[in-house]
Amino acid sequence: MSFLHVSGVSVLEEGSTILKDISFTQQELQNIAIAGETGSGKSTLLQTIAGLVQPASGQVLFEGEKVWGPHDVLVPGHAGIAYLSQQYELPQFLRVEQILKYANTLTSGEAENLYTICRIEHLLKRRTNQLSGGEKQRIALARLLTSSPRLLLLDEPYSNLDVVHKSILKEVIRDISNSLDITCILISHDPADTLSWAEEILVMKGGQILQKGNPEQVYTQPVNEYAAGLFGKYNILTPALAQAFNSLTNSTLNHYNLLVRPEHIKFAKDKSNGVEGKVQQVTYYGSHYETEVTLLDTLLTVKTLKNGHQQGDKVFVTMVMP
Ligand SMILES: Nc1ncnc2c1ncn2[C@@H]1O[C@H](COP(=O)(O)OP(=O)(O)OP(=O)(O)O)[C@@H](O)[C@H]1O
Repeated sequence: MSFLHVSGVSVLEEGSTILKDISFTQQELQNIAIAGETGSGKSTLLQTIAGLVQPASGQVLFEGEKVWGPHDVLVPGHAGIAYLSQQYELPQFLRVEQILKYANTLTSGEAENLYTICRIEHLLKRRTNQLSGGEKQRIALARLLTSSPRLLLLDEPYSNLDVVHKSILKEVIRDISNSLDITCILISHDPADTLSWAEEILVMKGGQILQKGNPEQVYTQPVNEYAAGLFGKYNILTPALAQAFNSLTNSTLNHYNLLVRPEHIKFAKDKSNGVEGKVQQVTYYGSHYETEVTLLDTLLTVKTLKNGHQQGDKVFVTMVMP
C-alpha cells in the first residue's frame, strides 16, 4: 500500500480544466517537489490532495483511505494532512503562545520539541504584530504541526523570504521529516530548493504532469525546453553540432541530450578534440563564469570555474556526457 496514491485526478473550475488526469504515488518519508510555471496547477493539486478542492474525477488515497472532497463532508480537509498555504494568516495582536495553545493537542514535552524544531522557542511571548514574515511563517507551520499530521503540503514556503530566513526554514523542513517523521510535498519555483531536497520531482504544465523523475533525470534529461528552463540555463544543439560532438566524443546523442546544460560543454585544447568557435562574451557570476561561444552558426553557453578567454578569441569546444 502506498502512503499517498493520487489516481486520475481531474479538477474543473468554472467550466475550465485546471487539473487533468494526474496520477502519482508517494512512499512514506519520500520528499516530492512540484515545479511548474505560474498557473500550471501546482496549488490546486496540493489543495485537492488535502481535501480542500473537489476532484471532478479520480481519487486521492491517503494511507489506503479515500480523501473526501469539500462537497462530500461538512468540514473540508483531512486530519492527517496539513496544508501550509501561500496566504497563511495568524490572528492579529495575540501572543504566539496563546495561538499555539488553542491549537495544541500535544504533551508539553512534545510541544517544546516542536517549537525547538520550528526555531520559535524565543518568540513565544511576542505578539503577532512584532514578528518578521519568516517568523510568522514558522509559527503558522508550528500551529499546523500541533495537530500531528503525517503528510505536510508546503505551497511555495520560500517565496518572499530573505536568504537568512530561507536557510532557517530549509533546516526546519529537514528536521520535520527527520525528527517528527512527517512526509512532505513542496512547491518551489527555485531549482536550488527542489533539486537539492527532493527524491522525486513532478514537472507540471497546463494542469498535467509533463515529467516525473529524480532530480538528476529532470535536470540532465528534460523532456522539452519548458522542462529544461525550469531548472536553469540550457543550450540547444543543432543536428550539425550534435553530429560534430558525437564524432569527437564517440557517443550517440539521443533527442534528450540535445538540450545540454552549460556545465556539460567544455573548452578543448585543439581541433583534434573540439569544434572551432569564437567567444562572443564572458560574464562573471561570482561562483562561475559563463562564456558565450558561436560555433557552426549556433550560440552556446559554456560554464567554467575559471576564465581564460576574452571576446573575439578563437576557441575549441566539446561536450561531456552528463
Ligand atoms: N477556484 C478557481 N476558479 C477558477 N479558476 C481557478 C480556480 N482556482 C485556480 N484556478 C485557475 O487554475 C489555474 C491553476 O491555478 P493554480 O493556483 O493551481 O496554479 P499554480 O501553478 O499554483 O500557480 P502559482 O505558481 O502562480 O501559484 C490558474 O489558471 C488559475 O487561475
